Amino acid sequence: MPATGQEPKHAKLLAWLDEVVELTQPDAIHYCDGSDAEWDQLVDHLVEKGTVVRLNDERKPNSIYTRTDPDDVARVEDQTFICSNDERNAGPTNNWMNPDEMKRIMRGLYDGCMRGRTMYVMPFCMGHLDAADPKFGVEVSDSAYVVLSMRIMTRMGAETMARMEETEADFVPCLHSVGMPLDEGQEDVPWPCSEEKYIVHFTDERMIWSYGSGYGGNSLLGKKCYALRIASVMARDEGWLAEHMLILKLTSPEGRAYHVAAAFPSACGKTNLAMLDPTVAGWTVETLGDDIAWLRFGEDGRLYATNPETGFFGVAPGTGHDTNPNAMKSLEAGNSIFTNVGLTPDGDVWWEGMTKEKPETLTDWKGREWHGSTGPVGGRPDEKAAHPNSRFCTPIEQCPILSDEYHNPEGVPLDAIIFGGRRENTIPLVTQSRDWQHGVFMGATCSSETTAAASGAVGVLRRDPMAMLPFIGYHVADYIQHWIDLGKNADPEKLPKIFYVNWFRRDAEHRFMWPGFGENSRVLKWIAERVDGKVDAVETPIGYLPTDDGLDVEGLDIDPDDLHDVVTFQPQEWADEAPRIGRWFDQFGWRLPREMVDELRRLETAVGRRPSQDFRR
Ligand SMILES: Nc1nc2c(ncn2[C@@H]2O[C@H](COP(=O)(O)OP(=O)(O)OP(=O)(O)O)[C@@H](O)[C@H]2O)c(=O)[nH]1
Ligand SMILES: O=C([O-])CC(=O)C(=O)O
Ligand SMILES: [Mn+2]
Repeated sequence: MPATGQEPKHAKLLAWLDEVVELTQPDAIHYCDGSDAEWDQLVDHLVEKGTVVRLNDERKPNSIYTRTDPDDVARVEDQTFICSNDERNAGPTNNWMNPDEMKRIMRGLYDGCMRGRTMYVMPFCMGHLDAADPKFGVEVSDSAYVVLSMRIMTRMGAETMARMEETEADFVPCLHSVGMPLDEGQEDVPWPCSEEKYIVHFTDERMIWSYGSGYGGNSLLGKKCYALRIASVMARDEGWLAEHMLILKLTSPEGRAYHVAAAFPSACGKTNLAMLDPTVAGWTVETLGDDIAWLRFGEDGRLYATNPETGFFGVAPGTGHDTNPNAMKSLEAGNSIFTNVGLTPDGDVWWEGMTKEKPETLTDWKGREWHGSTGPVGGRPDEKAAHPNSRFCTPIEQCPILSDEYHNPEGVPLDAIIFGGRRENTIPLVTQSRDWQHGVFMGATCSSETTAAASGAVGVLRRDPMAMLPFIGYHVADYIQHWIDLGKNADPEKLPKIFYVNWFRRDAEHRFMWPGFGENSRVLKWIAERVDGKVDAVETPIGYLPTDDGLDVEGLDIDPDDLHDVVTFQPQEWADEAPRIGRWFDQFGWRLPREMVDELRRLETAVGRRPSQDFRR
C-alpha cells in the first residue's frame, strides 16, 4: 500500500496500525508530521475535492471555509457511549454497552470503511510535551479536515512522535472514520459521513472509537473524547481533575494577579469569558484556555490548572468586535478553519452577531444564495446565514491577550473556580459558596437550558454537574465524590474559592437583564475582592451574595430594578428549585455522596421545604 511521511518506530503503535489497516482497508496511508507543507498539501486536496474553499488572503490569510452535511453539525450525545467493563461504572448519565458487544458492532461498521480513502496517522499530545506526565494519543482518521483541525487544536506531528519514540511512551489509540467507503470509480461527496454514528470510549482500556461523523466534537478525538472523557477516568485514578473549564488571568489596577477557572456548559460563554475585554477601569484579563482545564495539586498544596489544547474551537454566532474583539483578532491573524458559517462574495466569512448590519448577500451554511433582507432563496426570511453551532478553529497563539503562563507546563495556581449555566431565572448573577463542600454542591447541581452545541431540543432545562454531564467518563456520583475527597485532603486555606454565576437571567419580555460580555468583568472584580477578603457579602441560604453597593456598577447601563432582580436571592424560586435538585439526586441511588445529601437538606430547610428523606441508600 502506498505510504507517505515517516513511518514511526514505535512497536505498540505499529502493531495497532497493522490491525486498523487490516480492518479498515484504506487505499493509502499518510504519517502526519504537522508541518506547513503538509497543511498546504491537504488544503489543496480538500479544495480539489470541493470540501473547502480558501478564503480571501487579505482578510483571512491561509484560512479555509467548509460546510458540513446538514445532519452532521453537532455532538451526538445519544450515540456517545461509555463502555466500561462494569455497567455500574458508567452510571445513570451515560449510555453504556458491553465493550465486547460494542466492538462486535463497530468492527462490522469499520470493516472496509476506508476503502478508496487515505488513512492519516496523527501522533498528538494533550498538554505540554514537557509536562511531568505528558498524555499522548494517536488518532487514525480518513478525514483530511480532521488532520487540519487536530494540527490547530493539539500538539500534533513529528515532534510528538519523536518524543513518543524516545520514551516508548504509551498512548491512547483513537480510531476515527467518516464511515463512507468509496467503491472503484465512485465519486466522493464534499462532506462524507454516515447516518449511523457512534462515539465510543473504552474507559478501562483507554481507547476511543468514533464512526460516522466528521463534526469537530465527534471527530477531533483529542478534545472532548480524550481530554475530558478518558482523562476524567485517568484523573479519578491518579488524583486530579479533567474539567470543562476556561482558564484566565485577571490583574487588578494594583498589579495583583488572580487565576480563575470557570466551567459553563457548551455554548454558555466559556470562550467569551476567557477572552473578555474588561469594562471596569484598570483591570485586565489574559487568556490561558477556553474549553478544557486539567487541575492538579502542586507540591505547595495549591491547585494548578493547565490547558491541554493549543487552539480554540469556538462558537461563531455572537462573536463580534463588540462582544469578543480578541477572538476576532485571533481570526484575522489567519491560519483558521471556519465551518458552517456564511461565505461572502469577496471570499470572507460572516455570521449572525459579527456585525450589526447583515450583508446584502452571501452563501449560507447550506450553500444557498442568501440575502440579509429576505433570507435564503427558496427559504424563510428568518433563516440564519450561519448554523447556531457553526465554529471557528484557530491557533491559541494568535490570541492577542494570551498569557505568557500558557507556556508553563506546570500551569497556574487557581484563586477561584466558577460554575455557571444558562438560567432564565432562579440563579443570581454571582454567589460565593460557604466552603469547598458547598461549592461542590453548587457544581453538582448546576443546571442549564440546552443549546445547539449538541443535537436535540434547545432550551430545555437540564442538570449539568460541573458542566460535565456529557463528558464524565464514569459514574456521576463517583465523580462528585472525587471532587469532595480532593477538597477534604487539601489545606482549606490553599483551595480556590468557589463561585456560581449566571449571565442569562431574563425579564418578562424574555430579554437578558444583565448586559454580559465585557461587563462580566464587574463580577470578576467582586470575585477577586472576595478572594482577598476585601469586600463584605450578604449571607443567604444559597451562599454569599454581593451587598447593595458590593458590585462595581459605575458607568454600567442597566435598569436599577433589573440589577436588583439579577443580584438578589429569590426565596420562592429557590423553594421551587430545591425539589428539582432532590429529583435529580434521586437517580444517583446509594452512590449519592452523603455530603450532597447534607447540603440539600440544609438548603431545603432554609427555603421552607420538608427535607427529602427517600434517597435509596
Ligand atoms: N447574553 C449573553 N450571551 C453570552 C455571554 N457570553 C457568551 N454569550 C453567548 O453565548 C454563546 C456561546 O458563547 P461561547 O463563549 O462560545 O460558549 P462556550 O462555553 O465557549 O461554548 P463551547 O465552545 O460550546 O463549549 C454565544 O452566542 C455568545 O455570544 C454573556 O455574557 N451574555
Ligand atoms: O465539542 C464540540 O463539539 C464543541 C464544544 O466545545 C462543545 O460542544 O462543548
Ligand atoms: Mn467555546
